[in-house]
Amino acid sequence: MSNVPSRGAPPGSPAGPGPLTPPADAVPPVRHPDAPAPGEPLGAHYEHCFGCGEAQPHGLQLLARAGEGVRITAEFTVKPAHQGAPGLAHGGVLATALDETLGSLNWLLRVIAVTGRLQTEFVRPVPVGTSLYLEAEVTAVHGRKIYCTATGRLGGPEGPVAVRADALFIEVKVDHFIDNGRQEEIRAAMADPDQIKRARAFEVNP
Ligand SMILES: CCCCCCCCCC(=O)SCCNC(=O)CCNC(=O)[C@H](O)C(C)(C)COP(=O)(O)OP(=O)(O)OC[C@H]1O[C@@H](n2cnc3c(N)ncnc32)[C@H](O)[C@@H]1OP(=O)(O)O
Repeated sequence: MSNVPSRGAPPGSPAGPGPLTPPADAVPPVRHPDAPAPGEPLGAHYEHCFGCGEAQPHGLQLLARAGEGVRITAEFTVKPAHQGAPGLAHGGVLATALDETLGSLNWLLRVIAVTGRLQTEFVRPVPVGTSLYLEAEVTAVHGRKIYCTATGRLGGPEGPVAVRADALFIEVKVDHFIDNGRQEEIRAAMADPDQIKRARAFEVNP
């Protein structure tokens, strides 16, 4: 049996609010005053990131832009390397696109956070070559817990919804990465002035 304590209701238990429902005393999210302006591209938070890194040839190379309030839009084009079934995107790749878009919301809050929960709904198949248009927003904050939701549409903002997600991100310190990441990559990231600049944007001392 796992020694990791469960934070959700066990299977078969009566339906309750669940870990993705903000508690009654959660508060609305607050856009940081120094958040990028609406429409501004966010750029990659890490060049080797599978979701957004420009130096990751098989990754999604997802491009996110700040929206109004605590909202983000993003796009990525499904490549042959992203297939599950012939000509169709792998569900895990689509979950990655949702996760990356949801994680990018933290640029607007200026907090460092990691995914604790990600619940995905796959509504329509997504063919290779599709440009998936994603929108995400933070719905509530409770202490270190950030509740958010996202959709992905085929072809553009007016396209049919293909995927949806609800997620819970947990705020962490930069030490989360320093303590847990492989030393080789941590050392390289800390030697990179651009990476340090990105970390300073979150007012942390790498
Ligand atoms: C802005 C830059 C753009 C970034 C884009 C990145 C996109 C990609 C994002 C990712 O994919 S991140 C990688 C995937 N995620 C991880 O690797 C996280 C692995 N998990 C952990 O490291 C820890 O479990 C975690 C840091 C999430 C939580 O451990 P902690 O020891 O810090 O949490 P703690 O036990 O103190 O719990 C704090 C609160 O969160 C709650 N919580 C923590 N994990 C939870 C969980 N998994 N589900 C539900 N609730 C959770 C917990 O119940 C508690 O609630 P209360 O404050 O109300 O008591």
